Amino acid sequence: MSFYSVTVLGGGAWGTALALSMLRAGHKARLWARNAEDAAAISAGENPRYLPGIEFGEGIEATTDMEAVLDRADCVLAVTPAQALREVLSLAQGHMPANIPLVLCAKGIEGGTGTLLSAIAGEILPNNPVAALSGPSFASDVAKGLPTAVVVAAREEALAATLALRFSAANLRCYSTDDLIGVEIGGALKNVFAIAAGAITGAGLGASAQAAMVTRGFVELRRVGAAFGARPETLMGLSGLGDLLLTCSSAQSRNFAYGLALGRGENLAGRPLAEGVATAAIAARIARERGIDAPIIGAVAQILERAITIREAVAALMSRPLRTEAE
Ligand SMILES: NC(=O)C1=CN([C@@H]2O[C@H](COP(=O)(O)OP(=O)(O)OC[C@H]3O[C@@H](n4cnc5c(N)ncnc54)[C@H](O)[C@@H]3O)[C@@H](O)[C@H]2O)C=CC1
Ligand SMILES: O=C(CO)COP(=O)(O)O
Repeated sequence: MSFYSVTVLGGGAWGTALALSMLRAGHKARLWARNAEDAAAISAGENPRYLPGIEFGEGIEATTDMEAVLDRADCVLAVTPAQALREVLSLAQGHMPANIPLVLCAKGIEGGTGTLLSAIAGEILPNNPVAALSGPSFASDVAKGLPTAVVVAAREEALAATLALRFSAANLRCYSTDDLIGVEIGGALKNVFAIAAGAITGAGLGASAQAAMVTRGFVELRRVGAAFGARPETLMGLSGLGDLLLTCSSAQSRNFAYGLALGRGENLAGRPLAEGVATAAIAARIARERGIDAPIIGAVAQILERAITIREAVAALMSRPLRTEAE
């Protein structure tokens, strides 16, 4: 594949790992970070704040200058937290080359408004085709060059396929799909269940409860996905089931670790980013407003709001009216 200049917006764990991936795929990688110290460290070959202990060498050109980082970019990856996307794309507005693809790599839904990230991108950068990259991929694994597979989505199938081809490298296998909404929803909602999985472990509720929650959580994920028009087979794929399996089974997931601390009754202040906290609240509201049966999402939101305890949530979930599994 020909040389490509990729700009990453976001100097955290995933932005850095994806920039490295782009280098490995043979592209030029520039990165925008809001923090000058982080930008300097990344340019020098490490990101001690977000990827401690991983030295990746020089190669990523990191800066805090939005105009310079977007100059002559062929493609932009948006890799800040979901709740910061609107702000960061607004900073990019005016500097973004027209018609180049914008690839959303955050996993979330805008709190308060319930707007999907692709819709935010469409509002702020209407002249750039939108894509999304999602799937089971811990930043530290990808940064270390460990193998995984993700999916790249765009409404235009040919764009998704082109980006997947460009982004694939020896350790990153990129599938493609035209189901943009499905990929977005899968990535956003799995975080809510990862918090639940961590909480179950932390509260000592057992491996059986864990598997039951993941299975029934996946039913809710598909229900909410269907309401947004996501295709079931997308949610059965890497951004959905794949990421759910990863983050509901490993304390390497920050969402799982957040739930673990919650379940253990530990202090939650100052913890690393857990996107599922904001997503749980907005997903619970969306489910309520649209009449979607999503009791686990609702329970996670209420636990996070401190409206109920984990034990109360479990008791309420266990005493719901019995029904067939297919309902
Ligand atoms: N870390 C991981 O393993 C993966 C993360 N993701 C997703 O990528 C997104 C970003 O996650 P990470 O990079 O891991 O988070 P992080 O916490 O490691 O880094 C977040 C970065 O965004 C910056 N940031 C935060 N608020 C900002 C704002 N208002 N304006 C500008 N920059 C801001 C921070 O300074 C930091 O550089 C999340 O949606 C996450 O779900 C997706 C796949 C893997
Ligand atoms: O989405 C991820 C891996 O696919 C990362 O999960 P956490 O944000 O929970 O660490």
